[in-house]
Amino acid sequence: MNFDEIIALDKADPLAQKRLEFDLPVNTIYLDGNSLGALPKSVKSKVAEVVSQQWGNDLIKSWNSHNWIDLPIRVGEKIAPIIGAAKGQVICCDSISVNLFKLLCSALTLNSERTVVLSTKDNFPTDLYMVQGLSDLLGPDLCQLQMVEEQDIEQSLNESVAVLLLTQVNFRTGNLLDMAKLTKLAHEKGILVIWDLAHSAGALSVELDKCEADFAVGCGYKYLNGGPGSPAFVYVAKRHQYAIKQPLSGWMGHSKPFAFNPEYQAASNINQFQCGTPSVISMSVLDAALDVWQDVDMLQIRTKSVELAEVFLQLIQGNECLHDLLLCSPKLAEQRGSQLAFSHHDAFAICQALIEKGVVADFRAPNIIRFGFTPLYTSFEDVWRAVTTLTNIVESGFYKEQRFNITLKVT
Ligand SMILES: Cc1ncc(COP(=O)(O)O)c(C=O)c1O
Ligand SMILES: Nc1c(O)cccc1C(=O)C[C@H](N)C(=O)O
Repeated sequence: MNFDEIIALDKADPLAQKRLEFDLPVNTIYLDGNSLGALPKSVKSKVAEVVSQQWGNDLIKSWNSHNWIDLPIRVGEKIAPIIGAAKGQVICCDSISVNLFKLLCSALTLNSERTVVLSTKDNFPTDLYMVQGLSDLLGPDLCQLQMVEEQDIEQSLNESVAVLLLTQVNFRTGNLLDMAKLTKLAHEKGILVIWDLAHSAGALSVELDKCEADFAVGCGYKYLNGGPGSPAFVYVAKRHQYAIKQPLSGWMGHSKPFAFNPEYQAASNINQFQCGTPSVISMSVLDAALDVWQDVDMLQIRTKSVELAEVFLQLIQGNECLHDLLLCSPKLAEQRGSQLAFSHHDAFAICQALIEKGVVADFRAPNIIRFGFTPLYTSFEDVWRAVTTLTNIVESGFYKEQRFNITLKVT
C-alpha cells in the first residue's frame, strides 16, 4: 500500500469532515482516544457559557432555567442511540465503578437464589475489584467472584451463576465478545448479564436492546469525548426497572427528591440509578461533546474503524523490521474492537519514543503497546504517519536511548 492509496482512502471517507469538529494538537498523531477522547471544539464555548453565565450569573436559578436537574436524563438519552437503547433506559451518573456496584447489588437481589458473579481474569481490574469489595461486604454466602479465561466463558455458564459480568471489548487485547450470543446463552441458564461498554460505546455499533441485554455501564471519557473524569452511564432494560432496587439510595434517585421526605422511595424508572447531585460542569461538557454524534451512523463508524486497523496492520506486517511486534489482538477484524495491541520486550521504551516523536499510543504492563482508532478523528494519513514513525524508531534503535527507560507513573 502506498501513500497515494492512503490519501485516496481519506478522500473517500464519509466521516472525514468530522475531524474538523475536534481540536487536535498540532504535530501530533493521537492514537489514544480509547483511553481519553479528544476535545470537540464546541465544548470550549459550552464550558465558558456554563461557568460564566449559568453558574456565575444565573446561580441557583440554573437548576430550573438551564434545566440542570434533568441533565443526567438528557445526556443519557443522547447516549442511548449510540448503544442501541430505546428511550428511558440510560442515565448519566457517577463512574463505571460506582455504577457497577449499583448494578451488581441489583442483579444479585433479582437472582437471589444464586451467589456467583462470573467474570474474566483479564477484565479491567476495577470490574473485578468491585465484585471483590461487594463479596467482602455481603459475605461469600451472598456474593462470590469466579474468574475464568475469555475462551471458557460459555462452558462456565451454569445454574450457580447469578450474574455474568463482561467487558465487551478487552481493554488490553481489543478482543470483542459476542454480546448477542453470550447474553442468549446466559439467559438460557437463568443468568443476568452486565456489560461494560467502556471500549465499545462510540467505537462500534452496540445493540443492547436487540441483544436483550439486562444491564450495562460505560464511560464518557473515551470514545464519547466527554473529557477527563467525565461521568459514566448506566443502562437498565425497561423490563427490570420495576422490580429493581439499587442500594446507593441517594436523594436524586428518590421518586420526589424535592419533597424532602424522611423515607426513601425509589423512582420507578431509570432515575433511581442516580445517587447524589450530578457533576453539572462535567456533564455539560459531555452533553456538548455528544452533539458530534447527531448525524453519525454507527455502521459507518465500525466500517472505518475496521479499515483503519486493517491498514495499520497491513503496513506493520509488510515491514520486515517490525516483525518483533507480535499482535495480541485477534487477527480477524470482526473479533476486535477499535484498537490493536502488540507485545514487544521493549514496549515501554518504544511507546515513550513514539510519544516523543509525536505519535501518542499507550503502554499496558507488562509489555503491550496499544494503538486506538477513533473513526471520528483518526485519518488514514495518521495511520500511515504513525507506522512510518514507528518504523524509523525501531530501525534506528532510537527507542534504546537511556531516557526512554524512565519509570512509569500513570498511563
Ligand atoms: C473496561 C473498563 N471498565 C472500567 C474502567 C474505569 O472505570 P471508572 O469510570 O470507574 O474509572 C475502564 C478504564 O478506565 C475500563 O477500561
Ligand atoms: N480512566 C483512566 C484514568 O482515570 C487515568 C488513566 C487512564 C484511564 C483509563 O481510561 C485507562 C483505560 N480504561 C484503559 O483501557 O487502559
